[in-house]
Amino acid sequence: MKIAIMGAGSLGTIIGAYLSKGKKHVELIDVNKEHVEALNLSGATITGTVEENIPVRAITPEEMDGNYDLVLLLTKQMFNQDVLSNLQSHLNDNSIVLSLQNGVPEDSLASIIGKNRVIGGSVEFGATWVKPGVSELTTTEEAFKANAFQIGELDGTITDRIHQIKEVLDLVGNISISDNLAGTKWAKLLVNVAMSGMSTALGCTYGDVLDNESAVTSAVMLADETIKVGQATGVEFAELAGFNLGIFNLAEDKSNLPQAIGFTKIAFGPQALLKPSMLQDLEKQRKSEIDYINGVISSNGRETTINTPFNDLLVRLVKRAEEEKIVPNFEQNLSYFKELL
Ligand SMILES: NC(=O)C1=CN([C@@H]2O[C@H](COP(=O)(O)OP(=O)(O)OC[C@H]3O[C@@H](n4cnc5c(N)ncnc54)[C@H](OP(=O)(O)O)[C@@H]3O)[C@@H](O)[C@H]2O)C=CC1
Ligand SMILES: CC(C)(CO)C(=O)C(=O)O
Repeated sequence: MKIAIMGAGSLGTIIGAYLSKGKKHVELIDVNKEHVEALNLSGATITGTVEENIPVRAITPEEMDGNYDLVLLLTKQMFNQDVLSNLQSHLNDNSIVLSLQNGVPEDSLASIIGKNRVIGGSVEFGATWVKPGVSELTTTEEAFKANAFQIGELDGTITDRIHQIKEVLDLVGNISISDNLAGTKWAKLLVNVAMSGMSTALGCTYGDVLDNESAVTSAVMLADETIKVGQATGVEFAELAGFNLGIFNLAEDKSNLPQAIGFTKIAFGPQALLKPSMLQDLEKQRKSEIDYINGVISSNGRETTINTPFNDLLVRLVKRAEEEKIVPNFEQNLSYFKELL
């Protein structure tokens, strides 16, 4: 099986390294030439909660040759159209593209390369690109190995190919197969909307959000909007690490808000040091995936006539930071959320 890691950035460097260590025929593909050179010359270095150096083969997209059986899509969603157009001529009828991107890109991917070629997944660990050749694992090794990804077919059927891909990805960490991919992707989306969204809008870590009552309450309001919009579009939310996310479905009188806040502090406390990939993009003065995370709740909210004031505000604040090329100021942006509460 010939495997491509399309986008060997924060996550791709680590995933590509572990698949290479497992002696798979894998190519790490990235536009960053300096990174590609460093990977080939010195191997992929993983720092953070583990320290490893693993020899890998890396190439730029222009160097792609022949067809891939499995492509792990690990570029950011805003580049999907370009990345897939480039990839098309390296796919055959049986090639599989597994999107591990946050958000819910699967339908859009299927419209470009065909439904039968797409499967989806959610990544349950965090990583930060450090410098050419080096990426940092930001989740504990134990949590990463125990629960690395969930993957599934678009229609939830459990197929032979899903089992085959699980076997390959088990080289990275433990993989679960989902029979409810939409529910799995929306459960991860909820985490990204609430915790990653709030951390990005305030320019801080998960821990800073949890430590501030207005910030953590706003994160719960973002989660509540996600549940209501998701359910209105027919999503049955999957459990997240054994937790039922229904706790975020706030009653009209908000009587269950304290329980939802308490749950948030307990569930995300162990990830206090996490800095979301969207905030990493703002720090690099780049556009983030905000349109594909909180923006999905706002746009689906408009279609289902559900009000999403917290997500709408958050999208505006992050887009402003993108335009001004700044990292958001905690106190200043928190004041806008306080006005909404
Ligand atoms: N980082 C994390 O902790 C997590 C990320 N995710 C998701 O995984 C996906 C990848 O995230 P992440 O690893 O952080 O992203 P990164 O930006 O770190 O990595 C993407 C890599 O792809 C490269 N790239 C850009 N355009 C192309 C192209 N046309 N062809 C090939 N390579 C290209 C980028 O190069 P350059 O930088 O030079 O543009 C970069 O090295 C995102 O959808 C994110 O939401 C999910 C869970 C956790
Ligand atoms: C690792 C995690 C959950 C942190 O927000 C993530 O998905 C991201 O950074 O995009």
